[in-house]
Amino acid sequence: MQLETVTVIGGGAWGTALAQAAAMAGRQVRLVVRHSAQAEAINTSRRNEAALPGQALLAGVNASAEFAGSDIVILAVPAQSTRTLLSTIDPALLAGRPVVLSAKGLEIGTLARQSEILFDMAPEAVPYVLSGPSFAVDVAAGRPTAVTLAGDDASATSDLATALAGPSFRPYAADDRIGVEIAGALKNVYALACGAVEGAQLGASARAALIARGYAEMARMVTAMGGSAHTLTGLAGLGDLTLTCTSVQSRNYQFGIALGAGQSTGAIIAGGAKLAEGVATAPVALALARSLDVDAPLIEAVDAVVAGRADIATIVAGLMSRPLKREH
Ligand SMILES: NC(=O)C1=CN([C@@H]2O[C@H](COP(=O)(O)OP(=O)(O)OC[C@H]3O[C@@H](n4cnc5c(N)ncnc54)[C@H](OP(=O)(O)O)[C@@H]3O)[C@@H](O)[C@H]2O)C=CC1
Ligand SMILES: O=C(CO)COP(=O)(O)O
Repeated sequence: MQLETVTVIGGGAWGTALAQAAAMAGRQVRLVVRHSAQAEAINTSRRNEAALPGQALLAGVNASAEFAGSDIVILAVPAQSTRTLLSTIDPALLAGRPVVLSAKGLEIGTLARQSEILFDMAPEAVPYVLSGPSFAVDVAAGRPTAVTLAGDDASATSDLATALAGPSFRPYAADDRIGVEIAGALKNVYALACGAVEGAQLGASARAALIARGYAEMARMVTAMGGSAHTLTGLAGLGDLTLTCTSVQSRNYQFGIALGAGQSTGAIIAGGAKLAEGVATAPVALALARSLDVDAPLIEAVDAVVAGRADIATIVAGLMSRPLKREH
């Protein structure tokens, strides 16, 4: 299959970074943004200043407000916008094409993973999931980054990974779409929790415990959903959990710090917080855990804090007084 041209839909930080990565890989890239004035500004200045301030874009990236189809399509809008975005695209333009899902979240209302949304809206598209430890600023600047690219056909996934790989962007091919999608969505929920630990000054030991117990909870969720816990040993699991749960660069971690400092979700959002996917995903993950009968005390705790039903001190006391149990 021809894998020369790439369309990235989503003019935010991640869409712009992935467009840049694909251009570094030698592909001809169209970056689809919402407004034509935005596209013109990007093409003239060779920057997407609102999304990635100061980052020059390679000549291979051209912005447009129109989607016209290409060999590879990458979706990079927030998880809650994917369905709306797809409703504006003729599914015939995606039929038989690799469509790479790069948003990290579960859909409110339907509890759907990104590839389930794609299946609803464009059933003949070929789904791939890209996830892993990768801040947009690092990818766009050409700093070394490795991610997981999961698809159903091993050979086609390897070909796609090769088409997107560049000197500083290294996709590892994998086959567990479910595991990768759940890992990407849940790490944002645990990043909120770890940020809250920092904001409430509960200490580095508590944060490390949260990461380890979050990993265990994630494994229960992935297994219950039909994915493989083994996937979590890789970039999309351990890799992204480590990055997002320890770095103040993470928007989810930053949001968590504000929660831990006692601010409400409404106040943080009203204060202009950047996108933190874990806020929308926490209640969805909780509903999913309950529907699957998975024990998920950390997701439950984050949901309660995000929704303003409990303060951090009460949550910590509750978690620490759970009955003692065997670790595995
Ligand atoms: N930033 C990062 O480092 C990484 C992000 N991701 C994931 O990528 C996804 C997107 O994040 P990111 O790019 O950082 O977020 P941003 O907030 O930077 O950008 C989101 C972009 O999506 C656009 N958008 C929203 N809804 C629609 C729609 N219906 N149609 C067209 N465009 C739309 C927004 O346009 P407008 O501004 O006009 O609303 C905006 O340009 C998230 O799921 C995130 O978890 C994954 C890895 C790394
Ligand atoms: O997913 C990311 C890095 O892998 C980005 O994390 P944040 O959305 O929390 O900034």
